[in-house]
Amino acid sequence: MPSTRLANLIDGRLQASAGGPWLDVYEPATGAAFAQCPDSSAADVDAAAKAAQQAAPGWAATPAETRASLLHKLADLIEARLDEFAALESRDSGKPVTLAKRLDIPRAVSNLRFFAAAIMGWESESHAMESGAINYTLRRPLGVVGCISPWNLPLYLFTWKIAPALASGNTVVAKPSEITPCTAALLGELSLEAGFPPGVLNIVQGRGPTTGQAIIEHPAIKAISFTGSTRTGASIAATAAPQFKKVSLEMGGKNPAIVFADADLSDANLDTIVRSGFANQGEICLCGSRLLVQRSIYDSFRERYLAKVRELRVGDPQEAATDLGALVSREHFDKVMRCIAQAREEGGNILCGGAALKLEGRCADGWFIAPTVIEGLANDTLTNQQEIFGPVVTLIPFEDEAQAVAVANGTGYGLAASLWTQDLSRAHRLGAQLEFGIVWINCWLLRDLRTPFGGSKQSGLGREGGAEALRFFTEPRNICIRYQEK
Ligand SMILES: NC(=O)C1=CN([C@@H]2O[C@H](COP(=O)(O)OP(=O)(O)OC[C@H]3O[C@@H](n4cnc5c(N)ncnc54)[C@H](O)[C@@H]3O)[C@@H](O)[C@H]2O)C=CC1
Ligand SMILES: O=C(O)/C=C/C=C(\O)C(=O)O
Repeated sequence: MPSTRLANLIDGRLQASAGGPWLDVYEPATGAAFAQCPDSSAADVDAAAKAAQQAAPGWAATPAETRASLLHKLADLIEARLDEFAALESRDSGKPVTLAKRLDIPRAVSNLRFFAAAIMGWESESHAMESGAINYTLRRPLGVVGCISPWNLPLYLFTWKIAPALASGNTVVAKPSEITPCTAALLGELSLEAGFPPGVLNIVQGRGPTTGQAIIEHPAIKAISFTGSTRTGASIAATAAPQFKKVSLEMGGKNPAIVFADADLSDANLDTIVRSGFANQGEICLCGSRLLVQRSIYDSFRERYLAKVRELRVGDPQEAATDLGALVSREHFDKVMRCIAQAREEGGNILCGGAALKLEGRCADGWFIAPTVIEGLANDTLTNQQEIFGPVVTLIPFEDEAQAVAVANGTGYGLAASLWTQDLSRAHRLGAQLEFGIVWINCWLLRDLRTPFGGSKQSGLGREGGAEALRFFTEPRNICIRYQEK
């Protein structure tokens, strides 16, 4: 049995669950359990919500400067232990440690710093009336809010939620994924060192149907910020609606990457197109899993693209040369393998990959899948409609702009699209026509934290990022003052 047991953070104390069972936490690269986390009960969530409720008036009245400086302090403490956080994130999720060090942990630090700065620069509106009155808007924190994050970018998305919630004066009950609970637990310990008052940040570990559901149902929790699957998002929305809780839902995607014949297909750009499909083993909701290529360059593009995909090194996440690590869990590995089998059944032609990879040595029992590229499937096949969330990309040829837009938009999801063209007019035209919350032109995952982030259709409800997140976590109150008799 693993000896490391993660604690909950409730009311400023690290503590075990009041009776919930322990869950094994696995290292995907080896398939072995290395820690345990509690499957916290409704009683744990209730204790966290009560602590948060008690802390809420004091935290809301705390000057923004103080809230911001605590967030900066937490960011500094994480940054000072960057290597430790990156190693832990990699071990817990299967992602390459180089990626955790370059992307996940620095972004978590940036999230905290960004919202610490954003709250200091945030303005509320005023509206003057010619009749002799002025309105101004107060933005009050909601009180206690719930933040539920997934396993693919564990600390990155956990901080993306708690930072704006805390900055805008809310107290928080947060739950990371039970599949990757470790870095959030370490952040919890550092939040005590940073000096957050008891009850302001509570972290309750556990599974979705137990701990997560108790958070959604708790009457003291006024809003839920969630990232994860569309199915879970729908269930959260259904539970929250009759209680009139605010929800922000960031869910799945089936994103198109569209390559026109006039694109600048430099080596660097081709690398980005490959990365957009396979970064983090394809386990990013923004990954371009449908690669649409204009017919006139299809054959030559396919050869260059496949050559690059074949060069990707799947290996031990601890090794610096590894491009793709292990899939996050046995269950997810099985799901992605089933999707590949389904693509074959649908008549897909596997151009590369298409199989699990057996590594040697310490990773012999890990959950690795070769980067897989498939062609020959119509856009309305299950393979091209369902989110796979793994290292699997399909190639789809198109004739012209109209067809590219129709195929790109022909999905129930609406999260992100990327577009490769040197025609500026086309870029603007398609930017307006593509039904996605984010459209990247000649780039992918280029993030400015001030921009609205999120999707439409089955990809999401609401937007995160910048002022959108601060608006979500606050309630506007209009004050109208008449200063002149009519
Ligand atoms: N960002 C994204 O778009 C993500 C998409 N996915 C997709 O979802 C599929 C399934 O992955 P899962 O881990 O099962 O995702 P999930 O949506 O079940 O899990 C995400 C988070 O929600 C929590 N959760 C689950 N059920 C809940 C409930 N009833 N109430 C409250 N919280 C709940 C989980 O514990 C976790 O913290 C993946 O194969 C992938 O396709 C998964 C993770 C992230
Ligand atoms: O905010 C970002 O930069 C990325 C967010 C990614 C997700 O929400 C995801 O993969 O689930």
